[in-house]
Amino acid sequence: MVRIGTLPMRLLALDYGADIVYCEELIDWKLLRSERRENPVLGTVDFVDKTDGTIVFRTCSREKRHVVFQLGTCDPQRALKVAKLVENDVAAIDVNMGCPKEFSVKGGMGSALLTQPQKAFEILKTLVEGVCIPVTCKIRILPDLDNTLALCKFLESSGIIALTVHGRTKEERPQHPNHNDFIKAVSESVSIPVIANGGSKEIEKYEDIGKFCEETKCTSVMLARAAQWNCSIFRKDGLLPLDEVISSYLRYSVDYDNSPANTKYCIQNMLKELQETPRGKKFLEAQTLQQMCALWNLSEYCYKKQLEFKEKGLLGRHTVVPSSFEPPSKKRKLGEESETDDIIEMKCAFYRNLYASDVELPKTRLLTWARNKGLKHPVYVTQQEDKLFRSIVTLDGKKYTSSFWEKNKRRAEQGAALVCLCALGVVDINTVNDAVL
Ligand SMILES: Cc1cc2nc3c(=O)[nH]c(=O)nc-3n(C[C@H](O)[C@H](O)[C@H](O)COP(=O)(O)O)c2cc1C
Repeated sequence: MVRIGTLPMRLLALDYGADIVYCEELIDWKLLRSERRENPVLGTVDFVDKTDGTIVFRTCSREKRHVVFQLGTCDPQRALKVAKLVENDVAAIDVNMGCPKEFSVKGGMGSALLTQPQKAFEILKTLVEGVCIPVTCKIRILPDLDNTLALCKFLESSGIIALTVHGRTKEERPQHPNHNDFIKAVSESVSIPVIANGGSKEIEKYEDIGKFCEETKCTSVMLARAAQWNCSIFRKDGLLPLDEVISSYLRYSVDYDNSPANTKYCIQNMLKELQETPRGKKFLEAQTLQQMCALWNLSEYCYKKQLEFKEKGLLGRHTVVPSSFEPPSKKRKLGEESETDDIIEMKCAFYRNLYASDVELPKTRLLTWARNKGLKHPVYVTQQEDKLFRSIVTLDGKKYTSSFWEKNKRRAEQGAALVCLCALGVVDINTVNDAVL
C-alpha cells in the first residue's frame, strides 16, 4: 500500500504472522533513477534516488525471502530493468494492474492495463523470462465475469506463479461490496494460486480471514486496510491492543531510521478517530521520531538508537550513508556538534510555543548578534525532502543546521538559527534540549 507498506510495517506484519509482504507500489522510472546502496549502519539495502537522495525502497535481510516488490509500469523493458535492479534483494516481483488512481491510469499503468491485455501479457512475459525470481500480478475484476475469467487465463499463460484478485471493478470504491463470487470463479478456473483481496471491511479478527478464504475458494488472502488499521490482524492468537502495535511499529521506525513523515502517516491511519483524544492531538503536533516515541514511553529507546546511529556515522534523520562509509572516530553526545561537509549539525529543535510573544525568535536574535559583531547577515539555504525542510545558515564563513527536519521553510530557518546560536554559545544547548526531550 502506498505510504503504508514501507519497511517498518512490513517487518511488523511478518512478526505477527503474515507469510508474504508487499512494498508500496513503486513506479518504474523512479527506480530507474535510483542506485543500490548497502547501508552498514542500519543493515539495510537502500535504493536511493540519484537526483535528490531520497530513499525509494529500503529493505533488509530479515524480509528477503518474504518481500514482494510491487511495480507500477506500462512498459516491458522498463519493468525488466527495474526487476533486474532489485531481483537479488527481494522474493518476487508483482505488477500492479489494479490501481484506479488517475496518476496511474493516465500513465497507462495500474487498471489501464486491464483493458490492454496484450500489453499486460507482454510485461509479465518479459519479466518471467528475464528474472530469476517469481513474477505475479494483481488485478481488479472487470464488470463482466466471462471477460474477467478470459483475462485471468490469458495473464496466467504468461508464466506468472500467482494472481491477486481484488473483487471490485476499477470504478467501484471501498464502500461497494467486494465480489467474492468473481474471485471464487477465477480461483476455480485457473491453475495457479489466486490470492483473494478486498475483504478488509469484513475482517475484524483472525478467524474472518479463514471465512474469506472459504467464500472465495482461495488458499491465500491479501489484507490491505485491515492490516493498516491494526497490523496484528495476522496473529493467530488474536488482535493486540493498538498501543502495543504502535509501540512495536515505532521501534521498527527507529531501528530502520524511517522518515518521520511516513511514520506519522502510518500511525495516523492506526489511530483514526483516536487522533481527537488529548494524546492524539499531541501526536499530531509531533514532527520527529523522538516526539512520537515520547508519547508511547519510548523516548529512551529512540534516544539511544539515534545516538548509536550517529556515532556510527548515520547522518541525521533517515539519511543516506555515503557510499564511502567511514565511522567517525570521535564519539558525540546529544547536543554536541558534528561536522559533516563542514556543516555544524546539532540535535536541537525549534519550538515556537517556547517563545513568548515579546521574546526574539532565533533568526532575529542571530541577526542582531551578527550586526553587533559587525558580521555580514546570516544567509539561509533550505532543502526539501518529502514534505520536510532543513535549512543551513551560513555565518562568518561557517555553516550550521539542525538535525531535526521541519514541516515548513520558516521553522527550518529558525531551527538552523537556533543551532548557530547554540554553537556560538549565545544560547545554552541544555535549555533547548531539556525542552525537546
Ligand atoms: C492507502 C491505500 C494505498 C494502497 N496502495 C496500494 C498499492 O500500492 N498497491 C496495490 O496493489 N494496492 C494498493 N491499495 C489497494 C489495496 O491493496 C487493496 O487492493 C484494497 O484496499 C482492497 O483490499 P482490502 O479490503 O484488504 O483493503 C491501496 C489501498 C489504500 C487504501
